Amino acid sequence: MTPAARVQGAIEILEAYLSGQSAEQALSRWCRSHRFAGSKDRAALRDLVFDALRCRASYAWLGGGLSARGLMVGALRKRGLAPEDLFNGQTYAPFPVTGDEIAQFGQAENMPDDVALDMPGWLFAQLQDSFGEAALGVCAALQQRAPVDLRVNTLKASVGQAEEALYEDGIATERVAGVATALRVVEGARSVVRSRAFTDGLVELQDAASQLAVLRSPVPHKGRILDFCAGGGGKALALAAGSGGCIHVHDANLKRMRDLPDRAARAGADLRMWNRAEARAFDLVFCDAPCSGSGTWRRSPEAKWTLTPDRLAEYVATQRTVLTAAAPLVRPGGFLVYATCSILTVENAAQTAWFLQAFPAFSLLEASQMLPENPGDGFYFGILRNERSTKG
Ligand SMILES: C[S@@+](CC[C@H](N)C(=O)[O-])C[C@H]1O[C@@H](n2cnc3c(N)ncnc32)[C@H](O)[C@@H]1O
Repeated sequence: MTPAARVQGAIEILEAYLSGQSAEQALSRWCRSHRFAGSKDRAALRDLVFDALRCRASYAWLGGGLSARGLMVGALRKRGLAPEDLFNGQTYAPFPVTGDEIAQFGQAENMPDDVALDMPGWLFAQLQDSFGEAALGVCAALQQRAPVDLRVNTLKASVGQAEEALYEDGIATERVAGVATALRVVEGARSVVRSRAFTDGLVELQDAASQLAVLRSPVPHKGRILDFCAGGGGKALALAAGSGGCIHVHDANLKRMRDLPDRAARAGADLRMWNRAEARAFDLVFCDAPCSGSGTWRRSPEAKWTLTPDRLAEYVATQRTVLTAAAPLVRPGGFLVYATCSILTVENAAQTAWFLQAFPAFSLLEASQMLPENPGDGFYFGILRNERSTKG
């Protein structure tokens, strides 16, 4: 496909997205009905579409409105390119921009900050309250593509062995400073899931910030550990590698854990469903709570535009439900780790503060708000200890 034909393809996919399909659905339907698009074309289309979702507001501003054509015109104008070079009406290319469209183009110098940074206004205000000037860098980071990070499964391989195995399959990686288990893919990302290193369980796909949260958690060797919001099991598998023993798993939604047996088998990890009837408390309860996902909006940019204040309030309420249920499961002297992949204070530091008031037996040992790009997605964790005495 020519560059202009790819832009036309992206317009058609974005039209489907704007009429209600998810971007993934729109992309895969388009590719199924356009078999001539090869793997490089599909990758290029994905990049065009997801860049447009990350930069939806600024592209729409520059391109004259929130339409599929407007987004693609805006994408070109943002890169300093003349839209008419690709919107030229040639075979498979978009038809030329009209005078009416040009009249709607916004100018970069008049763009409000929240539009320029592609952050809904109400969230931009919250980020500014939390991070001051640094909020600009946070929003700018969320406009970029995310890297592909891998966690070396130390139950099966050393970091060096995993690097070598990946390299044999054409995947080049670099280490991530400060995150001992993390490898960042610099070449061959699309081959990862077919590689021997992946199918043999030497590596898992996991962002570096998630890995760091587990590495910094007090994971006792072969201790009694519960992953209370296990979902697809990313943290449970990392906890298993850290502890070398069994990890009990739980999730309010059983279906979210359906891939866990296969993933555990591949990783050589011992995961067991938690039996609620069993009264014994845990050394560590890890709560990777449901959240806005705002730290991961580079990967799932649609969510940036669909989050509402009401939905955020629902997440906050669910997080308190999770914490309230998890706290009594921690043995005296044991730990509770509260984690989210969010950058919003209301879901993070404010929730930890609420928890400390509601459960005064706990103290906060460490809290960390990681921001996008440092070292990976935005991610928060708070490490809390149950100070109740075993004698008491
Ligand atoms: C952020 S996801 C977990 C991701 C998972 N830990 C991983 O690393 O792949 C949050 C999970 O919490 C679960 N959840 C929601 N409400 C819950 C509750 N009240 N108790 C336990 N789990 C809950 C959701 O079903 C969801 O799977």
